[in-house]
Parts: sequence; structure tokens; C-alpha cells
Amino acid sequence: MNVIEIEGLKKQLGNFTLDIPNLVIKEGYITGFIGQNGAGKTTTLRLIMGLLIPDKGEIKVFGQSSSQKGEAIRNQIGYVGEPTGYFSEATVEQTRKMIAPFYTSWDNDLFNKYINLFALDRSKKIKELSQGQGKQFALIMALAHRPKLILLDEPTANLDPVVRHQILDLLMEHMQHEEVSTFYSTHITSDLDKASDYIIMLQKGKVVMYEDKEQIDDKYYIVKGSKGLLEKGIQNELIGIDQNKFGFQALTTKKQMLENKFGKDLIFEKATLEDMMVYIERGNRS
Ligand SMILES: Nc1ncnc2c1ncn2[C@@H]1O[C@H](COP(=O)(O)OP(=O)(O)OP(=O)(O)O)[C@@H](O)[C@H]1O
Repeated sequence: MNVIEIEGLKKQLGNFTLDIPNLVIKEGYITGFIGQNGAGKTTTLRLIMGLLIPDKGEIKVFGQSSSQKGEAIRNQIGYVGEPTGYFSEATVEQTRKMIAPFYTSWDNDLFNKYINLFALDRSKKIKELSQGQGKQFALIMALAHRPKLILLDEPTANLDPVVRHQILDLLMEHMQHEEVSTFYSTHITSDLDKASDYIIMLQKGKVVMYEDKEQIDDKYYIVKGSKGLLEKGIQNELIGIDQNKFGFQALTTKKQMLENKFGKDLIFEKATLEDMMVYIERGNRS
């Protein structure tokens, strides 16, 4: 089952074009959405929520058109991103009282459990929360109405590693107990090493990679070798070749084939998501 289905999507904003011919997000998993600044991640999330209308194509969420049923869809989405829309003068408790009645599925016990877990002070005003506490609160508000879909837009940007891990741990714990799908936009790719099932990479408004995370770990390698080997026609198997006076390094999905052909002349290391972003971007530039 798919929780989100995108077909023939085009959206022009100034001189930027988001162009996604076909994309599905699978139900029940965490799908990481990565890409450079300005790649179009926030725009995609806003289109999914029906806050922006496509110029062409259609987005279906829970099988319903997001441009036609935006409000009903948003009700079933837990969103963490900017702006949060919370009134800065209201306290944590006042915010809960204001927002909870809008959701029939609101779960106060869950809210209390997560507030206690993060030790948030209910009497603090939203404007008095630190950046990390603000993000923790936004996540709690997003989860407490038991959404079927969680959309996260850079939820851990500018947070220290401890708070980042607390947020990821809470998210993963929540996912274990709820029937929920998560679409998680970030450029802190290490967050997704810990918590993701699928990875989608966006570049200049286009999807340039969609992979199962487990397959990524087996498939993508950084390969290093001497410059002389480049002349032996292996460029076609390399992505984003980086050369210096000592040799080259590049991303490859053809480890076995290259190993068979060149043996110990090449060195392989598992690629991280960050490596993949850097090399795929370089590969598409050259
Ligand atoms: N209202 C707008 N008018 C004109 N251009 C816009 C508008 N909103 C976004 N854009 C442009 O669309 C492109 C994609 O922006 P978007 O915020 O979706 O990127 P992003 O991948 O979320 O980036 P970041 O990681 O920096 O948040 C950018 O080039 C941006 O300048």
C-alpha cells in the first residue's frame, strides 16, 4: 500500500521547477527525503499537504487528492516544520488546550507521556522554549493526535546531538507502536542512517535516487585507485569522479565487477548517505 502517490507533478516557483513524473511513498515505513538547500524538499511537503497547488499532475494522500481534500488530509497528518503556527505568548499547556479539540483522535495520555519524557515545563510560553525544546514540543503535538502520516521538514536542524537523538528515539519508539508512515526531509543525513527504510534524493527539483536503505548499504561504495586506471575505461561505472595528483575516488554501484577486473588495484569503502549526496550531485554537474 502507498500512503502518498505523485503523478506528473510540476510546480514552478520563480525560476525553480519541481518536476516529479512518478513517486510513491510506502505505508508503514520511514522514508528519508534528502537533497541540497533549495532542491525542493519543503515545496514537495507543502504540495503533499495541499498548502500549494500543483501546476500540473496530482498528489494523492490516503488515496485522496491533496489539492481537493487538503483540509481532511492535513487532519490526519502530524507535521513538524517551520513555521509551527503556535501562538508565541501561549504556554505549552494553553497550546495543548487550544489545539487538541481540533483533532477527534487527540490522545492526552500520549501527550502527557511524551511531555514527561522530554521533561518539558507546561507553564513555559512557546517563545520561552529553547530551540531544542521547541522542536520537541512540535514533535509531541504532531504525534499526540495519532496521525496516520508524519511529515517532518528538517526536524533536527540546528539541534545538539543529544536532543537530535532524543527526537529520533521518540520517533522510532512511536513508529513501533502505531500504524503510521513517516516522510522525513533533512540534510543531516546521519539522522537517516539511524532511522529510515527508504531514501529519496532530490536534486534541483528532480528525484535522482530512490532506494531501499538496506540495499543502499550493500550497493553503494566509494572506490579509490590510481589515475592510470581511469584510462582503462572504467569511468562508465563511476559516479562523480574526484581526481587529484595521487589518484581518483568516486562512487560506484559496481563493486563486484570492478573487483573482478582490477583486484587489489582498487580500494573500496562503504558509502555513507552524505558521500552519496556529494558524489551524485558532482556526477550530475559534470
Ligand atoms: N514563494 C516562492 N517564490 C519563488 N521561489 C520560491 C518560493 N518558494 C520557494 N522558492 C524556490 O524554490 C526552490 C526550492 O525551495 P525549497 O524550500 O522547496 O527547497 P528545500 O529543498 O526545502 O531547501 P532547504 O533545504 O534550504 O530548506 C528554491 O530555489 C526557492 O528559492
